Amino acid sequence: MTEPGTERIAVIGGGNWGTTFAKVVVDGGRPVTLWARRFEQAVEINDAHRNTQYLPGIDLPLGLTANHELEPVVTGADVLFLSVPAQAARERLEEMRSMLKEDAILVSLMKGVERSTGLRMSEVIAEVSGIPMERIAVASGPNIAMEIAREEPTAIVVASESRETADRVARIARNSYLRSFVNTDVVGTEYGGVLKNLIAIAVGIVDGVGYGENTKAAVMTRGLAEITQFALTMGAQASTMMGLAGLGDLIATCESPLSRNFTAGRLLGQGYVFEDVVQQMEQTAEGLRSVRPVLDHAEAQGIDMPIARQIDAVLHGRMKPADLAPHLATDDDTPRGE
Ligand SMILES: NC(=O)c1ccc[n+]([C@@H]2O[C@H](COP(=O)([O-])OP(=O)(O)OC[C@H]3O[C@@H](n4cnc5c(N)ncnc54)[C@H](O)[C@@H]3O)[C@@H](O)[C@H]2O)c1
Ligand SMILES: O=P(O)(O)OC[C@H](O)CO
Repeated sequence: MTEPGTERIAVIGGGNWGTTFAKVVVDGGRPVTLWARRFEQAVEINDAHRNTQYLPGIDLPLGLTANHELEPVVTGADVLFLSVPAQAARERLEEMRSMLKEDAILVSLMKGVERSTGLRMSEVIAEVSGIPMERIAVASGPNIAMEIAREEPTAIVVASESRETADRVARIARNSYLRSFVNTDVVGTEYGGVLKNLIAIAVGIVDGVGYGENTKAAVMTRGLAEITQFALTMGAQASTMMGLAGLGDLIATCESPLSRNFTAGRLLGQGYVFEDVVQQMEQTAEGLRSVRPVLDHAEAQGIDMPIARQIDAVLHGRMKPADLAPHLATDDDTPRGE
């Protein structure tokens, strides 16, 4: 295993988050090679130190170089951060598998679940790469990419079943504007990032309909209760859901007009149908594809997720967006505790 502090670092995915995250690592003092899907994008990053499509106006550091070919980026890399849409992760990992160093560490930056299997990204990584869970990590938290690219301070949580791996990754993923915390609750850290996207869609829907702050606060608060119950049943720790990866990210995503999940929800609330929303979104809104697999898990575990169910109904045209919030009050008229 390469000495800590000397690892070769790669980021797979040159979108909004992959590029920002690569900048974070370089600004922390470590060079990064980034795999960008398009040739022109790699050229722009190398020559102009910009990624105009995803980070307009942001100057990228010189220590960030890009390549549109996967092999030179993956081969020899000690720590690889994955930041492609969750539905594309399996295919990219299959391509990467034979190129990976024997002792490579893989870190998911993604906040979706695989729709066809319901698996979390760390589970997909383990299944496809064969890498043991002790060398897999996930990183999550209130991390709106554009704010971080502007070097506005925030924090991230790195989780791995191995505390040593989490520490090692956290030392790479930090700088003067990003503070890293660690834990060993992979399930909670990963589900925090996935589930807050669903609530951000719901908050976006009620915002798009025109409801005000009370309604949004009610959806966020009941949403937190709902996703916490789900995550705990799936094996998460309560403290994780109350931390940066749970509550912290929920607040950031539900409140930010930069959030793609919130934006997708707002478009639904304004009356656009699912297909139109997908077409209008130029970047990945993971929550749209995670609702169904989360509900499948919930149904299998006997967990009621009224907000997630209503998002699913809006997405499939079974419920008017304006009815989402009122249903919070009318679904069940038996007085009960929060
Ligand atoms: N943007 C953020 O603020 C942010 C923050 C934290 C986590 N994330 C998570 O990071 C992941 C990536 O999001 P993003 O914001 O970078 O998305 P994005 O839409 O900005 O970029 C996605 C990137 O993946 C590439 N891509 C698309 N389809 C692909 C495929 N089939 N194979 C390989 N590459 C493909 C695109 O070319 C693009 O470079 C998501 O899971 C998201 O939830 C995003
Ligand atoms: O733009 P969103 O909705 O994908 O959210 C981005 C990050 O997950 C916020 O932490």
